Amino acid sequence: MASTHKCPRATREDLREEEFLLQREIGKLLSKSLDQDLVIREMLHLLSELLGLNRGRVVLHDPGQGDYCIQYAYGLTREEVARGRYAAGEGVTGQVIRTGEIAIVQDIDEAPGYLQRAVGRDHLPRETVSYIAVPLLQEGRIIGALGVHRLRHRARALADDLQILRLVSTLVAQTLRLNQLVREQTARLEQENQALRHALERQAPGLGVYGIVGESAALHRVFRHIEQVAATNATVLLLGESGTGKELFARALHLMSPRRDAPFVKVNCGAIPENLFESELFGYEKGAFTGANASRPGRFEQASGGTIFLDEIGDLPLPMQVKLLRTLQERTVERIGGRKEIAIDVRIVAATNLDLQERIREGRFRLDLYYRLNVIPIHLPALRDRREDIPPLVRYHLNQINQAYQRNVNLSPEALQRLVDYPWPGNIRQLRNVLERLAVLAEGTLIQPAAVEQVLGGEFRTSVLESPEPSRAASETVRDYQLVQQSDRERIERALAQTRGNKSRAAQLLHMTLRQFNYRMKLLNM
Ligand SMILES: Nc1ncnc2c1ncn2[C@@H]1O[C@H](COP(=O)(O)OP(=O)(O)OP(=O)(O)O)[C@@H](O)[C@H]1O
Repeated sequence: MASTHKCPRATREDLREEEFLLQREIGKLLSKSLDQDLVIREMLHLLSELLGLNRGRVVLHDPGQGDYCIQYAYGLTREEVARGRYAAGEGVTGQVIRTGEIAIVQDIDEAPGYLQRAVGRDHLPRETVSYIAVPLLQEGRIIGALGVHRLRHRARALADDLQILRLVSTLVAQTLRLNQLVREQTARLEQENQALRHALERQAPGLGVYGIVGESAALHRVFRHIEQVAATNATVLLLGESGTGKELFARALHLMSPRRDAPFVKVNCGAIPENLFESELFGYEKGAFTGANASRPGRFEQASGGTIFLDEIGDLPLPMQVKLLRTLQERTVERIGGRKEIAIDVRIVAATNLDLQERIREGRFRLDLYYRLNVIPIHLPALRDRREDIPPLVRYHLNQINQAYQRNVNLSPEALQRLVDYPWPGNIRQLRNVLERLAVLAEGTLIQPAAVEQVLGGEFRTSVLESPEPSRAASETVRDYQLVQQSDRERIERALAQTRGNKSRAAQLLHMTLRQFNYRMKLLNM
């Protein structure tokens, strides 16, 4: 026979089931969220809904007031929560916080220590109401208490409720601790982040920030000029020999401009075959020509909102110059096979290493296009005209090369001097190639002048400085410097000679894998 105090078998299983359900729900809750407000409130809710442990409250230290207050509650009104303040040792909750011992008040009407402060008696059921408070512990330290109301005469055994409350109090304390750690770590990272940002901002308007290295007044002048025009939409024409950093400055200009978050699109006007130029730049509609299976936007449209960099503009074929001029004048493009004009919002930056005025005299460049492009011309000085930039450039590039090749080579002061004295017809690109060769070929870690001379001896040698027409000679020398690399056989032979027959190093020198290198040799019957 079942009595009011002993529960029947089926009911006991139901009670166990409720407990399991509570544990499963809390487990799900913890795996879903780290948000302590949500997790703790929901735990108090589950205690009430599933186990009848009602009006749960989490009492924690209030750093503002110095005592303890209810910080999370379920089933309490706002006023009741506000009334729930206790000094350590005050009332039942205060005692739990002082001693760290669990308190069980069997009947709140009979316990003189129970304050009835937060919830008045008339808001509770008429039956005998118990109050249980368990301490919240973090690494042995008492940080607060978890308290609940419970009807004294009910099916669930008090011991079972106590066990559940111990478990939930551990989880509450753990959730609070985790949140505190995350807050501390986030604050530390934010602080570090801010310190780094400040350090970056304090750096002189940094050439280095854009990968531009140099200390010469000439380079600083160019940089300041770029900075000045970056905020505007004016077309910029970058002029200078090959390898002087035109592309680097074009990218810096884009990054300094309000368009920095939109695309930077580079078009190498010298490398696109004439018959593809129009579709590449202006795009095409589906069916515009055989093979146009889908519409495609051109480079101008791709650069929308950003910057288009027209590199090697001097090499643009004349018919294309006309089309480009129209786009620049009208600020619209028309896709091949398209019927409508598409307005474009792009910043134009063009560059060339050719003497455009000479090309105009020769009838190879249109004067009207020149005027459109030459709004803000910026000249990049040749490396031989700013030799003081050579040592920092060597440091910067050698450092990068060492990292890329996993080497640790350096130059002796005399070796560096040889590099400073060299005329550098191929400018910084050539300097970088020479440094790469030196690093790959180096026997020890300190490169000596003899090694520099050997590598420079293999470079194309025309003394630009001896030429009666420096600017023209400079650009021609540059072209020769590029031509030297054309023949594969010659390059392979030279690389092998330089590495004294070491194929792996020769392949490295030519940026090839050993397999590619061997394959080329085989093709050339070498
Ligand atoms: N001031 C600089 N500081 C560091 N590296 C530089 C600097 N100027 C150029 N370089 C490096 O030199 C190489 C050539 O630069 P870039 O391609 O910008 O030259 P360019 O003038 O556009 O050449 P080209 O006319 O042949 O296209 C790149 O590797 C670039 O990073």
